[in-house]
Amino acid sequence: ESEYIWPNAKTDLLESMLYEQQGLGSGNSPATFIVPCEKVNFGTGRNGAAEWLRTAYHDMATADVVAGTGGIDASIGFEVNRDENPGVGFNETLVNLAAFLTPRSSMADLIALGAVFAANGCSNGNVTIPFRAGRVDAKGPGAPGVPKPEQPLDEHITSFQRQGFTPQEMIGLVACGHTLGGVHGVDFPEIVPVATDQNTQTFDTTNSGMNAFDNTVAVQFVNNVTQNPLAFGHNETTNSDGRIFNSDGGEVIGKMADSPSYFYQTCTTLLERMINTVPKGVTLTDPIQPIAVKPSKLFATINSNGTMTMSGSIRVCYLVLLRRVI
Ligand code: HEM
Repeated sequence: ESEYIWPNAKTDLLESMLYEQQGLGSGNSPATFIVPCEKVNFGTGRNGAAEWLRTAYHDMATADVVAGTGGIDASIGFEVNRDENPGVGFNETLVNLAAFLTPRSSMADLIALGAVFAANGCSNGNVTIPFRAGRVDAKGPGAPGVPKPEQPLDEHITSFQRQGFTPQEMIGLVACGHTLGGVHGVDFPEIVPVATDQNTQTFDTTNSGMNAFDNTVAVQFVNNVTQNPLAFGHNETTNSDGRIFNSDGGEVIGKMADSPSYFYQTCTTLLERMINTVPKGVTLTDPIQPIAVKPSKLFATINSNGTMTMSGSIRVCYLVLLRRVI
């Protein structure tokens, strides 16, 4: 990896979004919405981090890695009215993220960053996905292809293979997604009966705060706790999580249930691959590291007496500096 030299137009703004999540400068980062988990209330029965993670998956899920088309390219913005994308979550995620859209931060990079924040902010930092920049926004919709719960297992296997994931990785990726949020009766009345409060049936019992993103979804599946509406729902046809988690005889989901660290590690690896799935011709940067010494808001004023006044801020990251000294 090459040594960082300030300034770098490609990565400086995204570096701030990634590493200035709290305090001075934090207004520049979409993290202000969802880190820590549920920082902002998105409304009854809703979880902002879950919506952002689902948005990233639905943007990626139309990828065809052999053809080199689709992936994280913000084409979801043109696809929200498709029947494979029900729910207000997609539009609202895109509206939230669009506030951070600049020539130096594409919508596609922001969607990927949203997934990084969702997993990180809701796992108490246990899932920290390296972030690379350089995704390019699509100019129109991509092919359809987001998996639906009523599809049979073999179609899901084919669909994940098109997206670049093996049948075993499919199990992992679905568990890593369905540890957050749940199914909304307003959008899926055939799965969750419409009654109260947006009618959200969460995938597991840890759905808020710092441990929302944890292996409880796997533990409760293995223990037959009938919480997950896509595993134990009254409608057999839409129990896709059940079919997927059992598709290898329960091996992967069992390992995820047995070991929190295996769960976090699997999710870090698979979600990193998910956000780095990009169309042919797009090259991502090295993972963005915190810059040790970073100037910002610099001003040079020429005074009437001919002198010059420099002002602004310099951010110093002691940990990075210390690592260099040692
Ligand atoms: C066969 C594959 C999959 C199917 C059939 C599926 C289906 C669904 C359905 C029906 C919902 C309910 C949506 C709602 O009511 O708002 C949902 C929610 C969700 N899915 Fe998936 N999903 C799949 C894979 C994935 C993957 C791979 C991820 C991410 C890695 C993911 C992330 C999520 C998240 C975070 C939610 C919760 C959204 C919220 O609470 O607002 N899903 N999924």
